[in-house]
Amino acid sequence: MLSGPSGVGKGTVVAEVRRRHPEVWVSVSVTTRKPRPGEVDGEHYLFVENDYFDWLIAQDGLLEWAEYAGNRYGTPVAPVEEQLASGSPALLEIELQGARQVRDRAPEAQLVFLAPPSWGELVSRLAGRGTEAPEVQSRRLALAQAELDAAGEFDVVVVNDDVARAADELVSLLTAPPPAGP
Ligand SMILES: Nc1ncnc2c1ncn2[C@@H]1O[C@H](COP(=O)(O)OP(=O)(O)OP(=O)(O)O)[C@@H](O)[C@H]1O
Ligand SMILES: Nc1nc2c(ncn2[C@@H]2O[C@H](COP(=O)(O)O)[C@@H](O)[C@H]2O)c(=O)[nH]1
Repeated sequence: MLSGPSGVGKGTVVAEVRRRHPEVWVSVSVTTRKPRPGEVDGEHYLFVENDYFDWLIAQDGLLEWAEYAGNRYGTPVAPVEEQLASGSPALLEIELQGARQVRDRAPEAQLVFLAPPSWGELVSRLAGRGTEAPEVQSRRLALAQAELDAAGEFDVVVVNDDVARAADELVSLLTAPPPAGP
């Protein structure tokens, strides 16, 4: 499971992992956020209305979910269970509250935190992406501060100073054997 502040490059690193290793399975989240230009329903997210999100929660259809910067995001549980039952790992790209829920529900999950090389670089990546208005960027950066403070809760911290190197590190974590038991 990959987490980290908005704009650190989670989506970019996961896309690089998939470019090199198309066999890596990545969960497609549901969200009540509106699509950005270029985002494809069913590929980047399942874009849903609030009522449908409520219904998914009521059905216990989400492994975890959270409200983040005014929208809701969640991981559909059935595809993840199916993937894990096949014996292969599932990669989830989610924010901090969801990561904590996954840790409580599946303590064996590996929690990876993607960190920026510096605060200034994070600010400039989020602004440079150009997908959020300045007030939304500020809202996300306020949350980013708390997310960076929580990096110590994760099993591994990967610094995204270089996309190719960070993708390599993520792939080796995905393919690493589980630690030996007691
Ligand atoms: N290692 C890097 N060096 C320089 N720029 C990068 C790097 N990784 C990502 N970026 C750029 O930073 C911006 C944010 O990346 P991305 O959208 O992948 O972040 P994210 O963590 O998925 O954000 P969010 O949580 O908001 O969806 C993009 O413009 C991307 O091209
Ligand atoms: N708890 C969850 N967080 C998720 C999920 N899918 C994505 N995310 C995280 O939300 C923020 C904002 O995403 P954006 O696409 O609007 O920039 C980011 O940190 C994502 O990683 C999810 O299923 N659950």
